[in-house]
Amino acid sequence: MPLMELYLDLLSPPCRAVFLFAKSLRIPFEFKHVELADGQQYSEEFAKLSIVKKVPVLKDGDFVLTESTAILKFLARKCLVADHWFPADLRQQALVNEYSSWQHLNLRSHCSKVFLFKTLFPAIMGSEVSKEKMDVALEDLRQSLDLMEEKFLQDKLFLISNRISLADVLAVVEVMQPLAVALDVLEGRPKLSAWRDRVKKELGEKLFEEAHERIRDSKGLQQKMQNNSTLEKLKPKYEKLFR
Ligand SMILES: N[C@@H](CCC(=O)N[C@@H](CS)C(=O)NCC(=O)O)C(=O)O
Repeated sequence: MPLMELYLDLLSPPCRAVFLFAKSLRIPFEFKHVELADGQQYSEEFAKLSIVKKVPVLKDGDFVLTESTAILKFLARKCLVADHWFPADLRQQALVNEYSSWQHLNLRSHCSKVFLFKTLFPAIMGSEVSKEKMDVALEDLRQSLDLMEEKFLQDKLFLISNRISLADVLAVVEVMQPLAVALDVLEGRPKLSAWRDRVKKELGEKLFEEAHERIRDSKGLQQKMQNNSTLEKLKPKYEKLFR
């Protein structure tokens, strides 16, 4: 049986979620690096795999799957991981699904925006982002973090129960992304900071650091983005987001 393939760039939070889960649970896979900053997602070869032109992508034989949440759930079922990751219990499983549906337009969207305003915005728009725009993005992010704490975490150890689940993996990589631009979004939030430390420990601290190495080099990243022909391809999409 050939190894599963995971197409990833660890700069991307959804890719890190898939990578951390697979590595932490010792799920065998072949790492296929897709360099987003070089536009490899737009290559003809990658389009044959996924016309979505985004990572992560999983390839298991002739089965191809996109979307980090679907990939994580597929891996949890296929590899028969411990139940707490994606519980069989109807209600507990529904809570993981609730979180993974919520986070796309909330925590993920808001953490990404703050990160992109500091990294891609100047390269695409030709100026630093205005304070007004940044303040709105930070306010949206504040509201998402409030909900994460009050609706999901509450007084539990993890977002769904007192055991770690896929929801925690999806969330932790998002709150790490703004660290690339020296912004710790959990500063002044002791409950969420303690939660992040617990998730890190459960996944393995060394592995966690390894997965986040790329986002720690924010200077290198900014330079790469500014000198890159891929910018022309990204422009139409991001101009809409930045307006
Ligand atoms: N909803 C998707 C999001 C995937 C996604 O947005 N991937 C980004 C990296 S974070 C990407 O590949 N972007 C390439 C592009 O837009 O050109 C998931 O959760 O997997």
